[in-house]
Amino acid sequence: MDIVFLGGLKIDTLIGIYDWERQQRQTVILDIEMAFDIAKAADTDDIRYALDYKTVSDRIISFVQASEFFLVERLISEIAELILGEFAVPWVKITLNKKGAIGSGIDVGITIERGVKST
Ligand SMILES: Nc1nc2c(c(=O)[nH]1)N=C([C@H](O)[C@@H](O)CO)CN2
Repeated sequence: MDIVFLGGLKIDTLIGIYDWERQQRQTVILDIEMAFDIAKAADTDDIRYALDYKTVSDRIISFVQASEFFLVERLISEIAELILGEFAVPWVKITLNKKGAIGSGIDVGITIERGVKST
């Protein structure tokens, strides 16, 4: 299966367990890989048969900006469900980096895979 990816997607959101984190938005950085057969889009050169990464990106940005979760586990799981549920994507891999959450320049976060990745 082919992969359509979104890398370095930076989105401001309310996320975290501490009081100060409920008062100010922080930036999360998403790297997303989505399984998708690109054959028909390649053959036709027509966006209607592609997984439009702009459409996916806009949807994720609006969802994450509006969210107010405590844990990155919950946020990343909801993003995976959104992608699998709303787009023709059978498998997704997401890395969420809450950079700086435990100190300047330190990367922390989670990587998950959801769905079925066929060969
Ligand atoms: N596994 C997790 N550990 C921690 C989380 C989290 O969401 N998942 N969150 C925090 C704090 O909100 C942190 O980001 C700020 O110091 C701590 N550990």
